[in-house]
Amino acid sequence: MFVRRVVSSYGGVVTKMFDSPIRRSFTCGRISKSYEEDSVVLSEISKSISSADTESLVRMRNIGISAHIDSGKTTFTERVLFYTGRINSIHEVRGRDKVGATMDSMELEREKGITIQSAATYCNWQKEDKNYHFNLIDTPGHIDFTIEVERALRVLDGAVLVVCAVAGVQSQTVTVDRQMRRYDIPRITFINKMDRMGADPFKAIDQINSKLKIPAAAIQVPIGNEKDLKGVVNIIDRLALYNEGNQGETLRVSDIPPELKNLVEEKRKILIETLADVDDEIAECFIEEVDPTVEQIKNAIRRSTISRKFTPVLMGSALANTGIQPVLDAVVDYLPNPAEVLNTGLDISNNEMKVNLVPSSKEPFVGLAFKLEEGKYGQLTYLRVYQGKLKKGGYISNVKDGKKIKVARLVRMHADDMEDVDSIGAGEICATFGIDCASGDTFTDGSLKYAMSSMYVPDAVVSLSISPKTKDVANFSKAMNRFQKEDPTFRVKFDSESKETIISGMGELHLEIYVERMKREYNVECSTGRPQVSYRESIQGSSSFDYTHKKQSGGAGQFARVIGEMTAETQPRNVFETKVVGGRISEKFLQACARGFEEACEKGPLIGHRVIGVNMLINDGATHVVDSNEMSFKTATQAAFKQAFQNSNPVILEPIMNTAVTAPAEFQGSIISLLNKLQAIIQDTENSAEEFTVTADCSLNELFGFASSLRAVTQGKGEFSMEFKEYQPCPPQLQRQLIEEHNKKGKK
Ligand SMILES: Nc1nc2c(ncn2[C@@H]2O[C@H](COP(=O)(O)OP(=O)(O)OP(=O)(O)O)[C@@H](O)[C@H]2O)c(=O)[nH]1
Repeated sequence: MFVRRVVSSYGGVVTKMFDSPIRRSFTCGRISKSYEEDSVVLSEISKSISSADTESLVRMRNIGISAHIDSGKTTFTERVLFYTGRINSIHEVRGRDKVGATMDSMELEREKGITIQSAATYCNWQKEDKNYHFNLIDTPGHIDFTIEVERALRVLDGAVLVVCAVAGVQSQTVTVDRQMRRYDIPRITFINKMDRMGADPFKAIDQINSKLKIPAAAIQVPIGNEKDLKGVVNIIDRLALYNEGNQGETLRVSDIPPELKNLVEEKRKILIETLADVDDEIAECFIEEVDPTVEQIKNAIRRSTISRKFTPVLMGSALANTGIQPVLDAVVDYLPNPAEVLNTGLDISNNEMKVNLVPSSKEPFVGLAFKLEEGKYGQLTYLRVYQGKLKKGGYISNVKDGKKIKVARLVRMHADDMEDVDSIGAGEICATFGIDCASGDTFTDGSLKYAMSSMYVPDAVVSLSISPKTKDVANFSKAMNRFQKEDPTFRVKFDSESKETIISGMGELHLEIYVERMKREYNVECSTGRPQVSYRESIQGSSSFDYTHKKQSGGAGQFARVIGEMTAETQPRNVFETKVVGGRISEKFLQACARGFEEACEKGPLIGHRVIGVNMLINDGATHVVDSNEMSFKTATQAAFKQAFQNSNPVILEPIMNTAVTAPAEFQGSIISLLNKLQAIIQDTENSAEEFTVTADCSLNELFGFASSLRAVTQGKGEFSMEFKEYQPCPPQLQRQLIEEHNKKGKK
């Protein structure tokens, strides 16, 4: 039998028959399908949902707030909570009152003024005498905490994309856009910071169209600008909305100011034209030259937003309390309720058949644990309920191991506060205590064996050695275990050669935050080594191998012979194949060979970093009747791997980062020369009246210390962000140096 095992870069191993499709990281869930197909299935599903369930689902929205760093997500969310009556007063990010925004509840977040963990909350919004329930997740903007965005988007039905009115579409906006596409998330866009000098919402809209390549059009125009921003005109029903009162809590509706009438008509025309490109009904109106009604426009925006063909753009200023309430109306009007999004699972009791989940309380419970957190009262597990009901005191079962667990406590989260509830229905987000699981586990009532796809976990690119300064090893390991469990992008391993604990993650800031949390939350001060790049090892050629492992002198003998080929894979994954005929190596021993291969891939022969892009085929070998055992075959495979790897033109790969630098235009020259010095490849530059942005590909190795060099050449006015792009072979000289250093370390 031909067997092919794929060791994905996420660490999991998938074994499949040779000619059957290989399971990739996403096999189900909500990954880039056409919404038309979904809507047919959804209309069938809706027939089986009771009218009581439907009534509650249509009033529910699960939304995320995502954006580039510092666009104002947390400030925006604070207003949402205030206007919906969830909190009594507004506190600013890094505000003078030193309280900090509600959703940045971690002490470190408040000090640094950045969001580190996504925070969930809920609120109720009244629209046209109907009450809507929002579950809301505020996510971090910094790329180092990108896993928080991934897991939030995995379980949300829609999002508000916040874009800065001055900076427009920034590097992280593009990343967030990609993440939204990965999970098929419809979004409305809010252009924030309209009170700032140089605010230009229409330029930002052009950038959404051109850079994010999603048709976007304004549904509002601003009244006044910069410091004189007073409100917005809703161009669909041609009404002016003024925020009044101390904190903009009163919304006064009035006629359009005469000086804005032309602009409103011009932008309304653009809105209809853009909709005509993505919606049949508006296209028809457009061809027949009839003005669509307000109802028709709103319906078309809803249809095209939910089908991810369009994003309506609203504008305002969170800090100046302007234009927030219309965004809440737009969430109701244009983002889907849970019954309008198709969610699927795999029935593992039935050959992993794809099954549609039905958001009905009558169905057996299915939920996904998407986030774990150490709370005040023990481990908190965030769950999204996809079908059925979760009841306090009831039992649920983890599909992974079938373990039955009692739901002792059920809560709705409000930042770090919580409210106890007795049950949670389909479509909702909640949290429970005392459930031992990993993030991404699926739970059911025990009658079903459905598994939902997990989220995308990016590879770690930076690592450093860490050790506690004191002898408090117990607390050190406790913290390490907890952080690892909570954050799949944070990895810990013990290097047996250097006898050091190595932590790795998404960037320097990511690791710095954990070192700081260790001190604050566990009272363990640590010393750390210099941040190191997480290299990968691979091959560029191929070779055959014939390796015999033999120890037959005295005691129990060992014998294994493996013959085959090593070749390079085109994808950054590792594949192990066997094609042995005549039973020369038994299936049991071949499985031991597979384990040997997996272990060999974990620690590459060149410098001990993970191997990617290698295919190892064993197509022949020999077994000794008495002396062969699993251990011998595992050892033989590892040795053969090492030998073949060295003979296949081995290379060390280094992470290349997509780097974006923004600074006042006067620093353009110095930034470009700084990037040139780092051997960066400039991809794009963009100039506005005051600012200049350059994007470049640069090796991570060169980027250590970039923050201080940038500060030095821009008088502290430059900002940069970077994101992993790909692995590329490092320069031969660096490869030689790394191997030398590694060998020296090994000899010590
Ligand atoms: N002028 C102006 N400043 C704003 C506005 N909204 C937010 N800010 C400021 O922008 C800074 C960043 O705001 P946050 O709300 O923390 O932004 P964020 O997107 O949540 O930040 P991260 O989660 O760390 O990426 C803070 O200093 C806010 O006061 C706005 O509408 N106008």
